[in-house]
Amino acid sequence: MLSFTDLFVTSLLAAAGLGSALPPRIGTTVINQDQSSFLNGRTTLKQVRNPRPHKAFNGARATYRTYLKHGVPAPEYIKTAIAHIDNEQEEAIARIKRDTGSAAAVPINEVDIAYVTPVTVGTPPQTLMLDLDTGSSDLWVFSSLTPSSQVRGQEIYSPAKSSTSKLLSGHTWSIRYGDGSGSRGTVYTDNFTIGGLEVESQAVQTAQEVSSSFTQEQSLDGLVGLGFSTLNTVRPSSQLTFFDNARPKLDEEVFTADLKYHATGSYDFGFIDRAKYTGNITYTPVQQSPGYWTHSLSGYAVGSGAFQSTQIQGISDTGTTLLYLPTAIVTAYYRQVQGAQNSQYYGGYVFPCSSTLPTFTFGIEGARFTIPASYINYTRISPTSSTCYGGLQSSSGLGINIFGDVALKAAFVVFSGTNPPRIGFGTK
Ligand SMILES: C[C@@H](SC(=N)N)c1ccc(Cl)cc1
Ligand SMILES: C[C@@H](SC(=N)N)c1ccc(Cl)cc1
Repeated sequence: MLSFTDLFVTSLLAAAGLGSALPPRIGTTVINQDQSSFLNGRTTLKQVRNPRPHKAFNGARATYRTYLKHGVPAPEYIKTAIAHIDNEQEEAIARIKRDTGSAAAVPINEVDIAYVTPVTVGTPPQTLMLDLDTGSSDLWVFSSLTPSSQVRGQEIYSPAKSSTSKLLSGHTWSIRYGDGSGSRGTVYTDNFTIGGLEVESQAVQTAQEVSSSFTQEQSLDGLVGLGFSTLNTVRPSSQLTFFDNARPKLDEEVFTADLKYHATGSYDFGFIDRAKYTGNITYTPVQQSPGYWTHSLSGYAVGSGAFQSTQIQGISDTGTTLLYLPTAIVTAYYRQVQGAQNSQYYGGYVFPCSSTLPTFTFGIEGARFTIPASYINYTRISPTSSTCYGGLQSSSGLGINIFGDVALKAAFVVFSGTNPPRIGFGTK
């Protein structure tokens, strides 16, 4: 159980870095625009090369056509050769762009302070529960190198027990989150799987030291950073995230987050599950520097109040618990709550637990997403207290607006690694 100080100051900082690799594009069938032109009854056809043939050249088929052209019956073996080549080409393409993955997102306590997902590392597979975090880009785990005094119930990864682990010699990492939590250590590469999707030789950062808030959180065995690889802290050479490594084999270059209030949701890789949202996904551009999923909201509304159209730039961050917005918006919200106050003592907006809270609506382009009041009545200050702490807090101390789990669990979110990247929200 995270201490209450962790609760109040859940802001996290991830160090910046640079450089991410984009996967090669697989040729797709291109329907060429008709290059022909008509001029007073005469037709001119311009020849254009099919820029990206869907399939490679099939020599046997060309030979077959030559026989036909010269009126000579083609020998039987040519026809079977055509099928052999076609099959091998189909299998090759299928093999390249076929993978997807789907895994559970389980809240680690009764107030959804963070969500963990089962992953496997190494051979034979070692299962750990990791926090998939779009606000950072280090994949690190409690390990056999973590001092036992700092391990309290977590599962650990032991590279020595994996036949496929390799030390990335001379490489170290160190990450510091804004709430004071942090960790550091060395790096191995090993097979890494989430929801059936495997990446061979994924950089797995083994903790040699973790801060107390991680030691205290026994149901969290580490993090999977799903921010842009530019944020990775491994030195001397930074490492790619699981998503960047998996992208070339994914049917679609996306992963989705379907986080739920006090319930298990899911993360999917490589596909958008139509059953998880209604209507359409509304997309908005992402600015990927310095490495967060940075985008704008198109405005907000408090309860049944009028929608205020105003661009609010921030980051969609599955690794941060609450929703942090500019003070002006937050005070407008709590003005509607009897007995609410911005408490120095408790480090944020608190109110009587019996208060009736309004909903909070945010815009993505023209679409609107409403956060139920229950999500914002976040938690009691202490189990016996009648004072409650808000799920909407001011971002003024952070220097960045953070659309954390309180907001994200009100939508189905598509993190699209296309070029340029974009983020999409669907109603659920
Ligand atoms: C993106 C998160 S850190 C994380 N999700 N691992 C963040 C960054 C900066 C501040 Cl000030 C507070 C929180
Ligand atoms: C990645 C950040 S997010 C957060 N502080 N809510 C994190 C998660 C779990 C622990 Cl125990 C410590 C820090």
